[in-house]
Amino acid sequence: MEATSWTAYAAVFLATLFLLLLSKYLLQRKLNLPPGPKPWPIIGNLNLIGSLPHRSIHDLSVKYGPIMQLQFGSFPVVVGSSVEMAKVFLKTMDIIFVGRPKTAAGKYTTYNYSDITWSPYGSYWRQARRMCLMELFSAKRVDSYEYIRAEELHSILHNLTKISGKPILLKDYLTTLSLTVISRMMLDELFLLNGVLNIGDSIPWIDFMDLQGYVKRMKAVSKKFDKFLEHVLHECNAKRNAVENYVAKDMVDVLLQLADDPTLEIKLERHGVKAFTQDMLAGGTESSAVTVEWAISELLKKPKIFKKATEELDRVISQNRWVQEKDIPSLPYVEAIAKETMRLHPVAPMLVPRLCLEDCKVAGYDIPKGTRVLVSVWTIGRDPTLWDELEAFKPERFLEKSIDVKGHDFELWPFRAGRRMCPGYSLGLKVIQASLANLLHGFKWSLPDNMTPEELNMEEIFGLSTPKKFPLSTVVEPRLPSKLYSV
Ligand code: HEM
Repeated sequence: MEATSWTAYAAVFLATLFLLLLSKYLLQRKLNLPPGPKPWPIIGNLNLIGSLPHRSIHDLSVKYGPIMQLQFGSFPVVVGSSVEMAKVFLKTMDIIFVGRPKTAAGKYTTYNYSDITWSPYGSYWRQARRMCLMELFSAKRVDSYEYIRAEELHSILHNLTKISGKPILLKDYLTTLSLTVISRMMLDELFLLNGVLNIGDSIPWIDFMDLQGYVKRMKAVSKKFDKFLEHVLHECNAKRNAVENYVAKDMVDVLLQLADDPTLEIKLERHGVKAFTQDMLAGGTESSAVTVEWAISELLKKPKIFKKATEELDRVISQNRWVQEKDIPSLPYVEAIAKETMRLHPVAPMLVPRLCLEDCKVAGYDIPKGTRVLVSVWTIGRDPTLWDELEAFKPERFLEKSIDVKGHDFELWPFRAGRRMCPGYSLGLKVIQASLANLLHGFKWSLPDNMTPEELNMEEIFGLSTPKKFPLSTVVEPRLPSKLYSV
């Protein structure tokens, strides 16, 4: 191509870009939006797509206040970062902020938004939530799986004794609670990709370039996952077809039964069953494994707290049995450790993004339809008006005041609140509390290679689950009678 045509193309491109930015700037000047770094979108965007955007957003919130507007590429993003604002977005005006923006992760890793997490607000998503409430996560169903959780947990506790005295990567054991190593590898990638700030989601006209290479990785992981899910569905169907009047035994059975139901308002297709199963796998493993890994890391840094927890366990449970789910309410200190971990290391520290579905006003500011909304849980967990010694790991604070984590008390809401609140919260909470309690009860923990607690690295990686940057390596030794560990 001749040099002149290149120059002409470049001139047209730059002129279009200029007009686009100018029109956006003028449009925004007309609106009454919250303070914060607004126009000159692309620049505003780039400094946030750093490695720890939740920390950058926290710093901006401290500077600009509890409601501010940012610009991620072509899209305005409103961030709420106080209990008051969280209540507005997720309680009083929840119905307006119940949408999810379209993202590459939703498109490429969840069968074109056919799962629950990335599905847009509408009848498909509402039906999915009804299925969660009535079928998948009803108290009866969750309780009926308690024996599976107990068996799997026991098998880990047994496996841990086999490598007693040698360094282990704790998270491998925690996630193997329900998955094989191969699906674990897929899940790590899936989680990372569902949490990334993909530039193309914010600046759609450069999406095709896939500048960070995320879309390519999303397509690859989703292909691998699809093979795995097809296999799971095939096995389940074979089991169902072999018996007349088969009674659903697990969540995939329930979903396959729902897919056969002719009375459903919207048919649940095969790819929908796969997408929901993937949500259950992803939600059911990574978030709880990461939370328990953070809790043990914090305790390794604070031997006094560790000791208090084991004293409580010895007193309430005694050394001749394991902790069961029904024991948890009698273990307030262990519960407080779980809460303090969720305050300091929240899963999805800025919320899974929501989408504003109609023009509205919040705190006197206009929020136009289509605005993306984040709530910085990270900032609320570090709000000096709510907590003292912000960065200190202090479970005692939860013994002093009773704070519920089920979406009622907005100081701490690991599962968020409102219509889009995590549907698996009761299961997630049980898994976290029971595994944490038994890991503390069953083992003495230490750091490998004479590492001191001060040397233990506590950096995180941004993502949907915000895991540790360096997985925790520890040494465990059994502390209960050996007969308890046998399978
Ligand atoms: C430690 C455990 C868990 C934590 C901390 C957690 C946290 C979250 C958070 C923060 C959200 C986003 C809510 C929002 O947008 O406001 C969410 C959504 C979701 N979670 Fe969980 N979760 C956990 C366990 C689970 C489990 C066990 C499952 C299923 C087996 C699950 C399935 C889901 C699904 C399907 C959604 C999407 C809901 C929707 O968009 O309507 N989660 N979770």
